[in-house]
Amino acid sequence: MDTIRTIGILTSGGDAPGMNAAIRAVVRSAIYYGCKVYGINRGYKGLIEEDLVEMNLSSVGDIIHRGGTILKSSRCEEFKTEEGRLQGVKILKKHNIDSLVIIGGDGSFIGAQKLSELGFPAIGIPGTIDNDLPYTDYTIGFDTAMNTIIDAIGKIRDTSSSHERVNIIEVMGRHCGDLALYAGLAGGAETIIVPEVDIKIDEICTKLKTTQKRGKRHSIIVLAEGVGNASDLGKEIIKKTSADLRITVLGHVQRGGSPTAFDRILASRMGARAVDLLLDGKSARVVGIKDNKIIDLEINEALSKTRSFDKDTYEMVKVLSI
Ligand SMILES: Nc1ncnc2c1ncn2[C@@H]1O[C@H](COP(=O)(O)OP(=O)(O)OP(=O)(O)O)[C@@H](O)[C@H]1O
Ligand SMILES: O=P(O)(O)OC[C@H]1O[C@](O)(CO)[C@@H](O)[C@@H]1O
Ligand SMILES: [Mg+2]
Repeated sequence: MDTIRTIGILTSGGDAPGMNAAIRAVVRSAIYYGCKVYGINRGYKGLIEEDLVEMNLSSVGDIIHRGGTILKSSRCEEFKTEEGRLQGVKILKKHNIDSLVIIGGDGSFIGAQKLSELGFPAIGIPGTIDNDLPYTDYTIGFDTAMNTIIDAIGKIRDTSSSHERVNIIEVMGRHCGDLALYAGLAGGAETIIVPEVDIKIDEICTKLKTTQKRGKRHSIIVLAEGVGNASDLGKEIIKKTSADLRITVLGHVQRGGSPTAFDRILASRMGARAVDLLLDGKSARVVGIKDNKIIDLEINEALSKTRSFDKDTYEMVKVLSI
C-alpha cells in the first residue's frame, strides 16, 4: 500500500452505461484496502473548479444497475491547456489526493497522459460507447449501446417490413465503425456502412435492388456517423432507386439505459484492477480486457496503438445478408 492513501475518481467525455459500476468498484475496493476516496464531479471541469466530495461505501450504493454517471461528466477545453492541468494538480494536492482514476474515452486518456507527464499518478479505465480504444477488446458501455441499437433495429424492421420500406439507421461511434458493424450484424441489417471500409453508392443501390428482386420486403441500412449523415445518404439512394425510404438517427438514446450484465461485470473487474495498480505503486497505466483477461499497460503504449477493423466479420455480414 506504501504511499497511496487518497484516491480521486472522475468520469470524463461522453457518459457510458457501466460507468457507475466502475465507480462503485473503485470506491469499494479502495475503501476495503484502507484508502480515502474523493469523487470529483463533472470530469476535468469539476476538478479545475474544485467540485469534489469524499465518498464512502454508501455513496455508491444502488448504482450498479443505473446508466449515466453519478459523478456527472463533461468535456473541458481548459484541461487541454497546461494552465488548466496545473490548476487541476493544485486542487488535487490541496486535498491531499495522491492519485487519480479517470474513467473515459481516448480524449480523457490524453488528459490522463498529460497529467502523468506532470508527475501526477493517474490510471485510466476505458468508458465510452464508441469502442475506439485499440488496446482493449471492449470499452465499458459498448455492449449496452450495441444492445440498445439492436432493440431499435428490431422495431424499425417491423414497420419497414409492413410498409416495404428502406430504413437508414444512423448510429454513433465517432470515427469507429464497431457499433454499426456488430449491431448491424446482430440486427440482420442488409447493408452496414462504416468509416473503415470504402463503399460506393452504386454498391449500396445494387444490393437494394437484388434483395428486393428476391422478395425481401424491407431493407435496413446501418450507417456509422463517422461516414456522414443519413439524410445525405438517403437523398443519394432515392435519386438512384426511387426507394420508399425513411431515416432514423438514434442519437443519445444509445448513451443511456441500464448497463448489460457484460458491462457491469467488465466495469467491476476493471475498477478493482485500477485500485490494485495504485496500491502496487503503479501509475500512468490504463486497464483493458484482452481474450477475457483484464490487462493493464502504459498509457503511452495504449495510446500509440492503431485500430485494426474486424474486416472478416464485415465481409461475413455481406455473405449473410444477401
Ligand atoms: N489533448 C488533450 N489534452 C488534455 N486533455 C484532453 C485532451 N483531449 C481531450 N482531453 C480532455 O478529455 C475530455 C474528454 O475528451 P473527449 O471529448 O474526446 O471524450 P472521450 O474521453 O474520448 O470520450 P467519448 O469519446 O466517449 O465522448 C476533453 O473535454 C478534455 O477535457
Ligand atoms: O454527447 P455529445 O457531446 O453530443 O457527443 C456525441 C458523441 O459522443 C459519443 O456518444 C461518445 O463519444 C459519440 O459516439 C458521439 O459522436
Ligand atoms: Mg473519444
